[in-house]
Amino acid sequence: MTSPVRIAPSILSADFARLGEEVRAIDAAGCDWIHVDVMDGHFVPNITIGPAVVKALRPHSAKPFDVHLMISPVDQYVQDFAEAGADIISFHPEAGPHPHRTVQLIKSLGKMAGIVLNPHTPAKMLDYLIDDIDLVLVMSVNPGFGGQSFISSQLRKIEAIRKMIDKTGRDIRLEVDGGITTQTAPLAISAGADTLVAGTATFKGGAGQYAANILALRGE
Ligand SMILES: O=C(CO)[C@H](O)[C@H](O)COP(=O)(O)O
Ligand SMILES: [Fe+2]
Repeated sequence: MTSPVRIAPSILSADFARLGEEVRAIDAAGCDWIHVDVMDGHFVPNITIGPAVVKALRPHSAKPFDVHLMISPVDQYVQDFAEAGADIISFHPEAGPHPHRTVQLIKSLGKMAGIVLNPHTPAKMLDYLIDDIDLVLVMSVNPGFGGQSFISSQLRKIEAIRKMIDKTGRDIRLEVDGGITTQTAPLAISAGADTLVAGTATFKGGAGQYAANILALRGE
């Protein structure tokens, strides 16, 4: 039996004036992880939130906080996010000179470590990291904003990474982020994704729709 796909709503599409309430609503609606997009206005052309907000949101859900760091440099903030309550900390290898050291830092804090690949970043980037990480996050949009369209060339990359992961024999999550809809979710799953980030598609229609939106993304 294949395991059900995990859904990680990106709170980038939530109502920022009511973030705690929104986190409780997606938790109650049956999401698996809470995806938190951290942007610095430097590595990506948008600014969002920092560790203080992660800390404030932490009591609102017991589900894993999946923190996607779009910041450079990254190392000096890892401990702050770990202490704020992140469970999974993912970063872009382009954000610093020593990605393997960043993986070691995240793991030393007892957190799951993820590598994020931008649309132009090849799967090969993972060659000497894959044995030490817990998650690969494939960006199916250029990072920085929600509500963009899925870049279908990433499907080939998801397929290639699925093969790399299976070859390791380790339990590494393959997550896809950006432009996930009820049309693109099945494509990403068929290519080998096991976890889908969905901002726009989860939060559309207001809180009364979140459970139905999540079920639809799972293909149920
Ligand atoms: O990392 C991100 C953007 O950089 C977001 O997680 C992503 O864009 C999700 O938003 P949507 O589902 O609306 O595409
Ligand atoms: Fe993200």
